[in-house]
Amino acid sequence: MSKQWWQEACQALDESARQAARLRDAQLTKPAGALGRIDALVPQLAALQHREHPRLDELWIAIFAGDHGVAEEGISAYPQSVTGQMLGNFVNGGAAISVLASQLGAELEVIDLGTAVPLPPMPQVRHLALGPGTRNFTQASAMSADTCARAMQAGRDSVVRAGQLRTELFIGGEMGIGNTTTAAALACALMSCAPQALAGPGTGLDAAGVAHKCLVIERALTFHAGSHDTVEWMQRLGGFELAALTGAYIACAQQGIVALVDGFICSVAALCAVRLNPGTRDWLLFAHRSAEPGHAAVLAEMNAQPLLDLGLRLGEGSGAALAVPLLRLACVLHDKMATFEEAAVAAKQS
Ligand SMILES: Cc1cc2ncn([C@H]3O[C@H](COP(=O)(O)O)[C@@H](O)[C@H]3O)c2cc1C
Ligand SMILES: O=C(O)c1cccnc1
Repeated sequence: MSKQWWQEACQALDESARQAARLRDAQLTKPAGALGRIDALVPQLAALQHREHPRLDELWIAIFAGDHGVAEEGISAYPQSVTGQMLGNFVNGGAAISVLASQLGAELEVIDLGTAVPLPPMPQVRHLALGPGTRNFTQASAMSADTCARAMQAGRDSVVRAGQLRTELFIGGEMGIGNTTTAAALACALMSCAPQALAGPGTGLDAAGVAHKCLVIERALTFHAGSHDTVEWMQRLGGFELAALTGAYIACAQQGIVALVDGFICSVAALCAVRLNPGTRDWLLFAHRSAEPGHAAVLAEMNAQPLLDLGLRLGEGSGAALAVPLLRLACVLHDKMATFEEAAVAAKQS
């Protein structure tokens, strides 16, 4: 089979920019390493952006929405109609991510990949309609190979549009009732874990609800048992928005755009991306550890240390948006702090 676009090489990092940023950091008026992990962020961003003084002014947030056939198994605290209804809320400015995007001065793109309840066309939403949601993965493959490829391409297309606006940081968000079940199932398959280790309350299931969710995932894993590659697992378990995010993260790495990964669902998409194209890993920063219990294991699988740990469990890219001020301030400190020489402050002895 010929090479797929997602297997193509990722951009190289600029080690001399990393070194220049490190050298400057060592001259700033603070004890060496005193800003902890903040001190390590700027050299990493410098290597990724190929400049000693990285910038995060131009921000692109893309929300990918899709429904999940597995919702009919009663695995979410909310009805499936919420997915489509939230699309309107995103573009009308009322959703958490809409408020955050506006405050951050970010572009917000909303992509409808296919919802169960038919929606009136919304001019500010990009409707791709890959189908009325995925199929129930306890009984069938969530989607065809062609649909999975189209969803991945939708993610890539968004990154291409972001690149045209000279985006300096890409945030992917997701909306899809039932997608913590999909993400947990996919992570179980990729990491050979039991559902009990990765499934959690999502939007607010009680203990009995989580136990039922684990049984549903177990049934799906039995139905799909066998050895499958990462793309096959994505087709079998879904969902549209996870596949789009996977495509987006790989495209970011191929185009040289830093991606800031949000919560549990986005991190599972990131894991798919890293499995499909290991070079993607360098281009991913992880914003936070969500309250969803499986998130820590997925982060550990990628050796990822998230910036924040606030007990968030929203999705939409909201946790990534909340981490942006921290990253921006790290860049400002690097730009504006005085060196020991400039401030006439004595440097470390010997
Ligand atoms: C009003 C509302 C807004 C949301 N925004 C994101 N999610 C989040 O919750 C869903 C996943 O949880 P589960 O698997 O339990 O259904 C996803 O849509 C996710 O983005 C929301 C959920 C609701 C109800
Ligand atoms: O961590 C997440 O991404 C998450 C958790 C719960 C519900 N929605 C999203």
